[in-house]
Order: sequence, then C-alpha cells, then structure tokens
Amino acid sequence: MPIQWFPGHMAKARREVEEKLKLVDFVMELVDARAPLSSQNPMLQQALQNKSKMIVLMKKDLADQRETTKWVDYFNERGTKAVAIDVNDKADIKHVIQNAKELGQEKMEKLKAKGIQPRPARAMIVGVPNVGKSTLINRLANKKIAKTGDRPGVTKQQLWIKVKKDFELLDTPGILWPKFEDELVGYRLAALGTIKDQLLSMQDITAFVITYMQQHYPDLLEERYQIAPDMEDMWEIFEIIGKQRGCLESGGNVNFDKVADVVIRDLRTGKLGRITLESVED
Ligand SMILES: Nc1nc2c(ncn2[C@@H]2O[C@H](COP(=O)(O)OP(=O)(O)OP(=O)(O)O)[C@@H](O)[C@H]2O)c(=O)[nH]1
Repeated sequence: MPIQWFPGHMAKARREVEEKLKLVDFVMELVDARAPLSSQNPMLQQALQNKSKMIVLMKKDLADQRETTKWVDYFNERGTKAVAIDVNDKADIKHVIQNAKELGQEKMEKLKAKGIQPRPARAMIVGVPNVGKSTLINRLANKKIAKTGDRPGVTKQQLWIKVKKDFELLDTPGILWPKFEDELVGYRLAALGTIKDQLLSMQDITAFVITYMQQHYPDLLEERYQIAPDMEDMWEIFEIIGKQRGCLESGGNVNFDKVADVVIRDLRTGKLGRITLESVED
C-alpha cells in the first residue's frame, strides 16, 4: 500500500506527548466511534507507563448505536473506563466530566494516603487528527480558561483549563500519529478523514466503503443510491451513483472521482446514515 511511515514525524509526536504526560495525572484518549480500534495509537499505551486513561468515543451521533454500545462494553470489560459522546450534547459532556472526576479522585486518594496535600486532578486530551480534540476542549472549557503558570518539564507555558474545582485540563491536546500497518485500518481512517485524502486513492476508499456497506448496511446503501446488496460490479455501481447524482464529464461520461467525492462526503456528514466501519466482531 502506498503509505509511508514518516518516522521523523512520529518520533516528534511521541516526544511531545511524553513531555506533556509528565504534567498530568491521567489521560483522556479520544477515538472515533466509527472505527474505535483503528483510531487508537499503540504508541500511547507504551508512553503512558502507569498513568490511568479513559477512552472517549467521539462522534457517536454519526456511528451505529448498536456497535457503539458494544465498543463501550468492549473497553469497559478490559478495564478501561469508556464513554461515547456527541460533542454537541450537553448531557454527554456532563457524563465525560463525571467519569474524568472519578478517575481524578482515585489519583487524589492515593496522594492523600501518602500524606500529600490534595490538589485538583490534571488531565490531557490525546488523539489522532480530526477526532474532535479541540472541539471537546472548548466544550469542557466553557470559556473559563485559567492561566495557572509554568509547570516543570516544558519550555512553553502551558495553560490549564479549570473544568471543575477539582479537575483541570491542559489547554492543548496531544496529537497521536495514526497507525498504518494494516491496509484496512488505512481505508477506515481515510474514509473518516483522519489521514490525508491524497495518501490513498479516493476511488479505492469509496469502493471499500460501498463493499463494507453491502455487507453491513445494505438497506442504507439501497435507500440512498438504489444499489442492490448483491450488485458486485463496482464499475456499474459507480456508474449508477454518478448518473443519479450528476457526476458527469462534458461528453456525458460518469466522472469516477466526482462519484468518490459524493460518497465520501455523504459518509462523513452522516447523509448515508449512522455507520460504523469497524465492528467488535471483525
Ligand atoms: N458530528 C460530530 N462531529 C464532531 C464531534 N466532535 C467533533 N466533531 C467535528 O469533527 C471535526 C474535527 O474536530 P476538531 O476538534 O477540529 O478535531 P481535532 O482532533 O482537534 O483535529 P486536529 O486539529 O486535526 O488534530 C470538526 O468538524 C468537529 O465539528 C461529534 O461528537 N459529533
């Protein structure tokens, strides 16, 4: 597959996350609810050492509800607190805060037991590009950004956001490099817009999405584009969608790149329906 590893970028990303990790008590790892494992990064687990972590499955409003429930159970059963949210839902934001506070309290209890003066628990948000880090920070900040001075270990001054009186959040997220070791992971991430569109052919990504939908969401595919689940010829499928949606060149031929744009835009904006591209059972 024509994707490179960019080792220099990954090493830099890792160093930056490790520096910030020194400042916090626990981490909120954001993943995309539509591909939770694919949007995780194994580098984080190693860098975390003994720090605790909670997982926030983002964009649950775009994901298949049944799959999301299974994924939340999946992480919880493996001992990691997990919540699924729509960042625009206030109740969901409260739920995140409640879970984060519980994680912070555990840390504070440990400090107290050692005779150390309790202080607000500190956390940071990490995640791959486009997963929703900045948006969630803004929602949690609720415009109450508190400047609490330098912390050791970083040259740049860090700002802490006071979410609640006993919970502070680093104002800048840690960006994790997406993982590319598996072709399927690459297709899922590209379809969701995590990795740059130019890295993989848009037509290939679209073919992947259509095939996945034929297997898992045949009704949604038929509803939007009138594509029968058993239609195998991808060329014909592109032709049908192209004619329907006016993706034509001047001579009247279907332009496959335009078809790919339409399908991927429909997927990302939820117009195709609520779709999860990675199942617990996969
Ligand atoms: N539908 C929906 N969209 C969301 C949600 N969370 C974030 N988004 C959207 O996802 C897009 C990316 O969000 P950002 O907050 O910029 O993501 P980021 O992780 O900070 O991105 P980078 O700066 O590229 O690392 C934006 O268009 C957000 O509006 C969510 O829960 N539901």
